[in-house]
Amino acid sequence: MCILTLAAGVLPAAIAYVGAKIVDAVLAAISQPDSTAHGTAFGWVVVEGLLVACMAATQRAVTLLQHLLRGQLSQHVFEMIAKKALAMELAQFEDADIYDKLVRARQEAPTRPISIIRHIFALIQSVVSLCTFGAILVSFSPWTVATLLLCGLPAFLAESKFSGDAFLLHRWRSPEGRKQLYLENVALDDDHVKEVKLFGLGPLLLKRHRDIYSNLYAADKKLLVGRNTWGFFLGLIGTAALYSVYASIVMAAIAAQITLGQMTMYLMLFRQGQSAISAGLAAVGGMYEDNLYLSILFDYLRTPVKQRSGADSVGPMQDDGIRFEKVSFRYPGSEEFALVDIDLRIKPGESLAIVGTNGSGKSTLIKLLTRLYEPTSGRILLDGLDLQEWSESALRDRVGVIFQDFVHYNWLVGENIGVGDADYFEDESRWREAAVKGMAAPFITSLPSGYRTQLGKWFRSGRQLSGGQWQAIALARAFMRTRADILVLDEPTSAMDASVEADVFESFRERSLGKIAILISHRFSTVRMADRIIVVEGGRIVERGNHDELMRAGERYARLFSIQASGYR
Ligand SMILES: Nc1ncnc2c1ncn2[C@@H]1O[C@H](COP(=O)(O)OP(=O)(O)OP(=O)(O)O)[C@@H](O)[C@H]1O
Repeated sequence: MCILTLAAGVLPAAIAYVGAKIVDAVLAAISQPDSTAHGTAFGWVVVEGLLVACMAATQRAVTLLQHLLRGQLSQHVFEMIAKKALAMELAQFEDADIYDKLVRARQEAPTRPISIIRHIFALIQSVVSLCTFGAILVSFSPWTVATLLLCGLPAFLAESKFSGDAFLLHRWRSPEGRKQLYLENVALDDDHVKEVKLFGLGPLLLKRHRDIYSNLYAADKKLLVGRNTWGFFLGLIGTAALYSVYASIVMAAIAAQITLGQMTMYLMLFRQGQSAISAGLAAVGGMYEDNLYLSILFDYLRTPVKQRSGADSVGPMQDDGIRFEKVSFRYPGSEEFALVDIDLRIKPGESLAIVGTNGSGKSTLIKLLTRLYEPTSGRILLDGLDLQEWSESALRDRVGVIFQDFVHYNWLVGENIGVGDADYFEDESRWREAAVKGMAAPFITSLPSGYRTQLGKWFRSGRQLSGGQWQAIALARAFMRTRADILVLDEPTSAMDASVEADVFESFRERSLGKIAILISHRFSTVRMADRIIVVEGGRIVERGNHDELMRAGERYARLFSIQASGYR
């Protein structure tokens, strides 16, 4: 690109120079018909033809390289963005500022990086062209060069000012743009379409979208009108300059100070010089916007990521199980504690059920246990080793967890199970084993393509599953990780009917013998089967024991159990 850009910068001047030689050779041939001037004129025409061909080849090659580079660059930038995102902690994703940068960096990744390259090279080409034009024009008159540059100055200043304004405008509109994008997602995304239709949200979404658009449009219009009006009037200065220089060149030709060939060359160079200035200005304007993107991209890439310190893969007290020691936790940016002073021991082979009202902190407990967040104070030990000391992969191998909002991947049924263990993602025999354990096998085998049935709406012939069927898939996913000795189910069975849930939990318990099984459920018929139950309220453990003990105690658990049981009588 560098070599081609330099060539593209120099060639126009060379073509203009040869053009002058042609005119002069033609005039010489007319005045001396018998001389060799015919041959000379013909020779210069051939040279110009070759130069024009070179110019065309250069332009083609630049376009080709830009297209090739565009794909490579956008892939590269996408990977940079993705690697950073994968290294970030969950809490950072929940930080609106960081997430905003991530979304914006991703949005423009396919087009903006190549536009940066294009603008830089366009500017270099304009400067090279101007230097070569200047070098030739200066031999006619240094004033011509000075006029060319000076006439470009007002337009340059105006362009800088308006580009600066555009830059500020972009900054200002970014949160508004994000709101607009969200509305577009809600209105058009297949996940939202049911509610949007049934609640008649369409007109409301469109109105909000239009209101934001009108606001942004007014600001855009003001900027564009200013930019173009000033551009036109300042452009007139350029035209006036062109014709004054034109006049002086014509006068010089009449006075025989320069040849006719030189006259055409100088005029061509001056005109092209003005075009080079316009192209350079456009590049500078574009670079302001590129700069905005770069600042967002680099801000995002510079986001500090906490290095997980742990490298250990075994604890000092094997078979010690899990211990929560005075664990308290507050979500980043939140004033209130979601968990307070949690002390809890879960021994290997034990099944533990966690119950509590909505928002009491049950899922948060699991998020800390799976190290998605770090405790604000206190510590969690696995086999006597602080969770923070465990290596990422060792911990991942030990814990299998399914959250209530597990992901419905638009992949094959088998792959939806396979995600439970990325190392065996495509291992069909593992899918089958896990499906049997998760009690999903019967319905999967009744599907037309069995484990190879495509799910979701994104791809052709994708099938829809019921809520309960999806949950069976999610359960099977939990059983993919055969090495895991801690299995956690955070309400993934709520869409199953009560008898199926009870069966599932019974089988879950049998299959997790010798392992730690943790279950969150609002169904007491299932909860009662656990070896031990804890009741969480306002982020604290308020009761613990097995079903019989808690019923005898007659406190919160007994009360909640009776309320639910009376509903079935
Ligand atoms: N990502 C988050 N950022 C800030 N606060 C959160 C976040 N997730 C949960 N909370 C808050 O933490 C508290 C505990 O939430 P948690 O999800 O643990 O409740 P839960 O007991 O699992 O509830 P449910 O039974 O409804 O699933 C709630 O007050 C909730 O608003």
